[in-house]
Amino acid sequence: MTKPAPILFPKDFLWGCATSAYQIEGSPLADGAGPSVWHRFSHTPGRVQDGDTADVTCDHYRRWESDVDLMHSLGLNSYRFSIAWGRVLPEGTGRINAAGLDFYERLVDRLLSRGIQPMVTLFHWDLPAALDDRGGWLNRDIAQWFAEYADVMFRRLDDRVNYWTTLNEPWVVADGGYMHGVLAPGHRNIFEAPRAAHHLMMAHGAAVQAYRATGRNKIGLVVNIEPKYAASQSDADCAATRRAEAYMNRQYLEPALLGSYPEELHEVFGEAWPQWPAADLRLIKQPLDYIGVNYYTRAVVRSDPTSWPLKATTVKQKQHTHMETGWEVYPQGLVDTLLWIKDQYGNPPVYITENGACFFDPPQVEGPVLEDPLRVDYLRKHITAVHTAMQRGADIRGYFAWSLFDNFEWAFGFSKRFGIVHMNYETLKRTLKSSAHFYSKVIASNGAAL
Ligand SMILES: N#[N+]C[C@@H]1[C@@H](O)[C@H](O)[C@@H](O)[C@@H]2O[C@H]12
Repeated sequence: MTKPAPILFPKDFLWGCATSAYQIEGSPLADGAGPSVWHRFSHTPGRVQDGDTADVTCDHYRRWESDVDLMHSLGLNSYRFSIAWGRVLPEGTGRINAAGLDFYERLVDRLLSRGIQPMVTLFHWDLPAALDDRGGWLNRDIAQWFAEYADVMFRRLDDRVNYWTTLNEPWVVADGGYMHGVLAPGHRNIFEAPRAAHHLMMAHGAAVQAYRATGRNKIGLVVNIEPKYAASQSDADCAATRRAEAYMNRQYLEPALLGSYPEELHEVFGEAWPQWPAADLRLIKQPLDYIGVNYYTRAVVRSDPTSWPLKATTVKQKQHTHMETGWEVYPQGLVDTLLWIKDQYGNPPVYITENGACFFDPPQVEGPVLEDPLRVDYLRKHITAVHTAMQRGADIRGYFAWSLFDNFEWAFGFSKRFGIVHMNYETLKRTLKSSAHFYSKVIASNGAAL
């Protein structure tokens, strides 16, 4: 029997890891930085599991040089990270904090010196608290505040950063921060959620517009996509699935790519859904160089009239492995997602900007490597899924594992470990897991090691 041909990715395929500022840096107020809504939220009793905060977390703000060397040792050719807006503009607008800008400039220069392409996210949830005091994502002016901040970063770093991202997962900010109140800034208001979502997208559009005035490289939007599968073919379950898909997967992609919102959102939000001015949608729909897709899992959906606001709920799939977050391991969902984007939105260039899993990693035992076979299996199956979608015509340009390190997992605190490198939060010792060695071999062989 002939062996299957080895999986091979294009020679210019980006292989990276992803992180975010608040989750790995620590020192949130160092060197003139202004606090973020996440600094406030994590210091509010009861908001984060075990009372954890990211005051130290991975201490990347002080260990960035050796961390870049670790990335280089793994063979990464790219690294996705975010800028803490409040380090650069402590009040969110106006005064620039030179020390904050310098930190990110030094990080970019070291990455480039190690042959690692930076992919820079401008907003990964850590809004300056000073802007939240002015209404934050509920204030339409935030589109210009964000464009002003973005322009500062473009002018400083566009000569070295080839890949920019405006927002990371706007759905999580609107749903977690304004609809359900489980993430910063902790609001629970169905009238606020669509406005925050819309203003996030207006900010995205304003930043892309600002970039086109001076930028010479690529800029995109990162969305989380969780494909929805109807639990049955009943009208009720199919309608519930369409609502869930519109609310999470289309509410951000479609204004950005098509300049319109899915009709189902009127039903989801009811009287809370505003009539948006056409000029807003024209601002949001700016030409993009790529879409970043964060994929973790899927959802099987059934109708549930008691569920708010979607009247839909997910059905646990007991036949598959689940992560510590309760998410099903379902690599076929990544194939389906990538082909859905290809077919529905004209096959835009796509980067898998986050993909990874949190399993119970055994307490750290002394030794060069920590065994994490479930994560190795997850990465193998999902990177293979990316290749399958590419063979079927999807235009995928890169893959970023979430995450380089175990880190501060938002409201879960440090209880969930997504890293391919283990973090000992007492000693801050970094220990490679077997998933790091596996991923390193996949990169070195450009996929053949899968
Ligand atoms: N939960 N979880 C893991 C991961 C989170 O740590 C990232 O910050 C988000 O961009 C996205 O939600 C995914």
